[in-house]
Amino acid sequence: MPALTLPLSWPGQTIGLLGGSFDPPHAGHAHITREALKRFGLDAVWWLVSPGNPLKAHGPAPMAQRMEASAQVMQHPRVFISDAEAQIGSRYTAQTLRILRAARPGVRFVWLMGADNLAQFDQWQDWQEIMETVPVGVLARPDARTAARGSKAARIYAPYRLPGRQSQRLARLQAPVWCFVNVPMLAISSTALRASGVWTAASDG
Ligand SMILES: Nc1ncnc2c1ncn2[C@@H]1O[C@H](COP(=O)(O)OP(=O)(O)OP(=O)(O)O)[C@@H](O)[C@H]1O
Ligand SMILES: O=C(O)c1ccc[n+]([C@@H]2O[C@H](COP(=O)([O-])O)[C@@H](O)[C@H]2O)c1
Repeated sequence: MPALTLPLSWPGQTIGLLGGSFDPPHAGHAHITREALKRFGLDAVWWLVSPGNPLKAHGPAPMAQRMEASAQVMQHPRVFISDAEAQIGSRYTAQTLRILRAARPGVRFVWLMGADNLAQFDQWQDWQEIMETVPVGVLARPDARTAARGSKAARIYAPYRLPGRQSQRLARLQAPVWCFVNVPMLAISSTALRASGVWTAASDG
């Protein structure tokens, strides 16, 4: 594989990875990113704009359109929008993490996700490998907290849950470790934005 073009990083840096379809990106993504920086004490967050979620039947809008919109929605000196998964040719988080950790040894990556994704996390490819190799930070999302708390992943990894009040330690701990933070919630979704017609896929993808 040719060398990856990634945002600047250095050993010991704590970087949250927010993978997403971002189809379209919205204020909810920006909100949880700012909360993750604060609550998990992260040095930076990278948005990993997905080539396409393997569990979603319909492909998203073209990568370039979603990358450009993401850069408009999320403007912060410590947040970077990355097409690393397109470069790698990966739609699977476990595979992406393997490659990023090899490419950036010593960086302390944290996988970030909304509570809705924890609820179906056990359907992801090699999800237990993800849990065993990187700390996971979960952010509250409207209507998803109960399902997340009762999920298979939450049950199996219950002994490794870091209390929310200790969230600042997450990035420095050795996996498996995960932390659910009860941040203020924004009821916004890409699904609702697509339905409202404010976002349509460009035809060249
Ligand atoms: N309003 C929100 N609150 C908390 N987490 C969110 C919110 N919106 C998105 N996320 C999280 O951001 C990540 C990327 O989400 P995604 O790009 O799929 O947006 P979405 O609004 O969930 O899209 P869709 O409605 O198409 O499923 C996921 O981990 C998701 O849980
Ligand atoms: O690895 C998997 O099997 C897998 C299954 C479903 C979702 N994901 C990842 O989860 C992230 C959130 O996806 P989405 O579509 O909910 O924004 C994104 O990075 C996806 O690639 C990953």
